[in-house]
Amino acid sequence: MTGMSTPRSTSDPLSPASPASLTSSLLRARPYRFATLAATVDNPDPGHKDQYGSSSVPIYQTATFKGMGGQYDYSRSGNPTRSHLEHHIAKISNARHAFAVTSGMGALDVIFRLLKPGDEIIAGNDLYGGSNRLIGYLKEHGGITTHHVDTTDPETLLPLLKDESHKIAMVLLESPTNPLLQIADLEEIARLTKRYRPEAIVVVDNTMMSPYLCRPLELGCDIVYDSGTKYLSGHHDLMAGLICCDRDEIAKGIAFTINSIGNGLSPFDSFLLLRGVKTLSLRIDKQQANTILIAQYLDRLGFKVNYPGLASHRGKAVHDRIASGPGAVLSFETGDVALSERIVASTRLWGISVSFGCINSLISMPCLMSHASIDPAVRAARNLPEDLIRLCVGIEDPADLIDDLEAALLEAGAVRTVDEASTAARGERLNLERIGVGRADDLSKGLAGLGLDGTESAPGVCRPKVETIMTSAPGKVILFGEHAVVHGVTAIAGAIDLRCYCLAEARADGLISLVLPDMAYSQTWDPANLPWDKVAPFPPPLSAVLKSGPKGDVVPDQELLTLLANQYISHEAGQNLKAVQSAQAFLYLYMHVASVTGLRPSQTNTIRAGLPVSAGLGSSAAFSVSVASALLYSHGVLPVPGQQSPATPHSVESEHAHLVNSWAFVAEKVLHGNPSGVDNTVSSLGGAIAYRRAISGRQEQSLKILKGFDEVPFLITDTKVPRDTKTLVAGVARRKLEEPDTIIPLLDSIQRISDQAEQVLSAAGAHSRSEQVATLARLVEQNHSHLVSLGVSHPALETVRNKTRDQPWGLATKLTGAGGGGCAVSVVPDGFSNDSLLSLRSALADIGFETYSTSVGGRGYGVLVPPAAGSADEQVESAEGGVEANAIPGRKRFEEAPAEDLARWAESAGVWACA
Ligand SMILES: Nc1ncnc2c1ncn2[C@@H]1O[C@H](COP(=O)(O)OP(=O)(O)OP(=O)(O)O)[C@@H](O)[C@H]1O
Ligand SMILES: C[C@@](O)(CCO)CC(=O)[O-]
Repeated sequence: MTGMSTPRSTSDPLSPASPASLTSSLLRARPYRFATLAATVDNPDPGHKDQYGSSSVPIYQTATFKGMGGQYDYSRSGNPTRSHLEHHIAKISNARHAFAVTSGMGALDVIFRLLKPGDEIIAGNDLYGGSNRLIGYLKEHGGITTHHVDTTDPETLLPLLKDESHKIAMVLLESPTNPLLQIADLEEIARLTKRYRPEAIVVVDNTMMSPYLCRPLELGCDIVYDSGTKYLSGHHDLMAGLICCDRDEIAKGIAFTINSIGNGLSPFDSFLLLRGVKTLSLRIDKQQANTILIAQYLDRLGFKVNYPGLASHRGKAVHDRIASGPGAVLSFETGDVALSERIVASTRLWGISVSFGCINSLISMPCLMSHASIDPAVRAARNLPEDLIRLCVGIEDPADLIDDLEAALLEAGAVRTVDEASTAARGERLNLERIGVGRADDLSKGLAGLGLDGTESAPGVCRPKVETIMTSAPGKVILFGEHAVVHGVTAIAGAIDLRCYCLAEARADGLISLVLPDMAYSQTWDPANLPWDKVAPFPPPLSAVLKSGPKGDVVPDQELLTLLANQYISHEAGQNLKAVQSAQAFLYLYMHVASVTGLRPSQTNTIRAGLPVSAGLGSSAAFSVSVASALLYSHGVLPVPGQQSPATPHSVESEHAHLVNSWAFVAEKVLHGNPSGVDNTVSSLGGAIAYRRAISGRQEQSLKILKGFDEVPFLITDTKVPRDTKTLVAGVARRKLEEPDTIIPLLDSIQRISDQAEQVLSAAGAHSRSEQVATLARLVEQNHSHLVSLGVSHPALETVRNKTRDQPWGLATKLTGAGGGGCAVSVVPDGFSNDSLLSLRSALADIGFETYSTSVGGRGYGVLVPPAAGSADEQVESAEGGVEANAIPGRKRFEEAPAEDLARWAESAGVWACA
């Protein structure tokens, strides 16, 4: 169906009339301006009257039309709602014909079908990724080749236009280009094409501008198409493509294809688009005004901003001639891919999304998203910077948009505040300066600008040995021997399938960041300013420390820890002590690993717990192990599985797990004061262990791997009563000093319990299954009563014990971990039905407790194996929508996922190699 632009009804200004009617006739003769045209929908058939006088175009939701010889018969060929839309689009585009199809790419496909095998296209080299993909398909399946040229210079088309051996049948243009916002002189290119190739069709993708800002048919082009998904509809609630042209023979070909393949826009989407387009000029005016402010803001900060609204833009003069405004899309470069990723991930108001033209502001990295389908080598050849960030600005308050962007720039380490106090006190926008960065291969130059070039104040500042690494570590359940283990008694513990995750990402600005979303904490340090002179050197040889880690008897330096807490870790209002302790543990570990490797990798570490924190399930150990392992990978101490070794292993070497464990113990000591080491050991190594700590002059450390643990199911109940392991451990130690006659016999008795448990769990086959479980249940009861005597139970834990012991369940339960609240563990015997388990869990939930039915004895620390370069995993499948949305490795998603979804998210992220 062809939409025709209709002449507006005008009175004849030359007919005799009174002076008053003459004036009014002249006024009526004036053509409507764009906003009026867009807001006013006329009937394509001026003689037709809606039977009810409907003010808005009805949705003719019908596939067929009754009767013969009527205007419509089948909606594939034509539909009244679509006709209204097409007529309206033709009117606002000043075109003779308009067609509405199901997407912008659908529009291009219809246009390409005007070509024949052997035809050649000239196209820009900064073309939308989806168009490029279709061009690739045409080449392979249609024998149609494309020559990419720099369309910012019309002269570059001349050799092809003049050379008769090329069968140039189409010139495909975008202006401004997406995403570099380069300007093609549509008028001049159309003129040159007509001169040398009058038969060739000049096609323009006008999506960035819309007919409000640019009407390429008026500039001599032959076909213009728009993705109606963007500005024309404006709300990202439909997909559509619009094609406009003046030439009848072209219109005929287009109408034929649409009717043949049936991709005309549906009645409902036509209605929605017609509704959206009425506010086109209103929206673009606001979006453009916002964009100008944001472009100026980024420009002032020193970023390379691509936007034809800036005076410095190379193509501004041409753009101002062919269009009536710079539009609402800009892109800017940061100098570093990882930095750009962090900026994108750190925004809140700006939605990470492909596409543009919506009333809401969007942010994206074209090389990871809309242009990911273009081969990286081709992207490089076409000068598409990998670090490019595209902003598609919406109608929000510009101050909010700039605030959010500014927060992201600060968080990502792209800018820093200068004289913060005085500007903040005056209530002004923060005084910022850009942190000088180089491209990845230019890091030392960028750091030199900061005085961080590795030769002056910060020796060893470097890029991490691996760009992005994700590690994880499990929590644990202690079955027997908690607290007693601190005093040299054996503890029996196993890894559970709830884990903590650490994402370490390289930065190029020389800084280090710690982000703890669970504690609403984040902070960035310049390593040059950390108190390196206070880090006591490890006793030589350092090669031994590199190989085996610090010795177990290393005691953290309290003076350094206090200094870090007081002078380097921010204690802003609302920031809790736990976060400060975690930051202390992180910095302490970072500085000590650095003191051995001599490196100070610039990175952001984001840590999330998928297990309850401070509940007795070893969250601090899981935190310590995931951080220690991430640091060992980013310092290059540990080889990344799958990179150094050709195969993709699903496990890490046990030697590596032991090395991680010895470093994690350092962090665990920072968090816990005097931990036994059982938690970090089981978290690092996984499985189930009987562990006895070393006590100088009295006993060596002993570590036995227990088999048979994983066969016994356990129920864990979290009372949600907050407690603190450090305080509870210190309390037992104090009582041991004050009341040795009471406490020491209790510890001895717990040792006997652990010995029996170890025997039952290690001598597989020596005990029948029911004997094994019955013994464990008895020992659980005994151990718990000793823990009560040690003073570490809590009324909520006793409630759990009583409830689980009640009939019909009859389970043996004890506190696990440090007690004082937190979790209890119950032994679930064979034959305990699933229904019983469910009813018990719901009874516990009724009194406010959370339960986990977990397997025990599972995997130890793990590392997400990075996809091999060029592997299928690494390739992003499509250009717009779908899979590519996952291409941002997802610090934002990682930060924001609910804790209970983290495990599923991590498992779906790829292959994990685990201890
Ligand atoms: N996701 C996390 N983000 C930041 N810090 C964490 C996280 N998980 C654990 N921690 C640190 O570990 C501390 C929790 O240690 P705590 O010993 O109190 O609990 P737990 O290790 O879960 O219990 P237990 O030692 O009895 O098994 C927190 O206070 C915090 O400092
Ligand atoms: C209470 C304790 O025994 C276990 C905490 O999970 C402390 C420790 O072993 O470090």
